[in-house]
Amino acid sequence: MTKKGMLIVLSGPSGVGKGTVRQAMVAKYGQQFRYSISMTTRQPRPGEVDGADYYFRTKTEFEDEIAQGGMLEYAQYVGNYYGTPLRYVNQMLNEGQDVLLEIEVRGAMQVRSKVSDGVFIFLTPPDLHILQKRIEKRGTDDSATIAKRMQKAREEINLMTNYDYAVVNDQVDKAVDRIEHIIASEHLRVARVLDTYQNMLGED
Ligand SMILES: Nc1nc2c(ncn2[C@@H]2O[C@H](COP(=O)(O)OP(=O)(O)O)[C@@H](O)[C@H]2O)c(=O)[nH]1
Ligand SMILES: Nc1ncnc2c1ncn2[C@@H]1O[C@H](COP(=O)(O)OP(=O)(O)O)[C@@H](O)[C@H]1O
Repeated sequence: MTKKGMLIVLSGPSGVGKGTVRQAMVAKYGQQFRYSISMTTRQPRPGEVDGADYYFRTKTEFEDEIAQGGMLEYAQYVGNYYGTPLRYVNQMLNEGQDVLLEIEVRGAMQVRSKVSDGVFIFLTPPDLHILQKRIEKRGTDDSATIAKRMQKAREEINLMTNYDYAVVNDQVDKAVDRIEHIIASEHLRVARVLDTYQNMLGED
């Protein structure tokens, strides 16, 4: 039987750099895991491609998918649905491939309650002042919205204790290295448990 792959969930507050770190992980060692492309009802941005960046769907299509049990998790974020299609994740894990999800915190909590053996990584800003600077730098929000996002970020940071690991995103390449080490040591840990189990049963 093929050993199942590992589910890696990368999450954290809005604006911390999840998308940036995920892209850097894919660029650096993307052949070692499968990135699960999310489904969303938000409009594609210039240059984004359906089926590569996201599966872009209408609200009705998304809600049909939910009704059919096709989503591992989903959440509404700034007025749109975002979610993880279940089939691809299951298929890859069953083939022994690791799967990476990059999702916001409420979705990650849903996965936590469904998948007992995933690795849950919370990306944190070095401090809240720096988080605010990053949100401002994106340039999409006015000052009232930025204040709301910061309040939401505080609430999201309170969920950190539900995770297995916290990784500081001070510099993107350092955060990527830390995550790489976490994944490698999780693999070793699982391999050790399996070895012990097989030794006990006298199998090779
Ligand atoms: N729950 C959940 N969140 C997702 C999923 N895909 C993306 N997100 C999150 O949705 C948020 C908005 O993503 P996006 O519209 O691409 O804008 P961004 O703020 O530039 O990353 C980010 O926090 C993503 O991490 C998903 O499948 N499920
Ligand atoms: N380590 C970092 N140092 C400085 N800026 C960063 C870092 N990581 C991300 N950023 C910047 O912060 C902003 C938010 O990043 P993004 O990946 O969109 O966050 P999220 O996906 O968590 O909402 C972007 O402008 C991005 O370029």
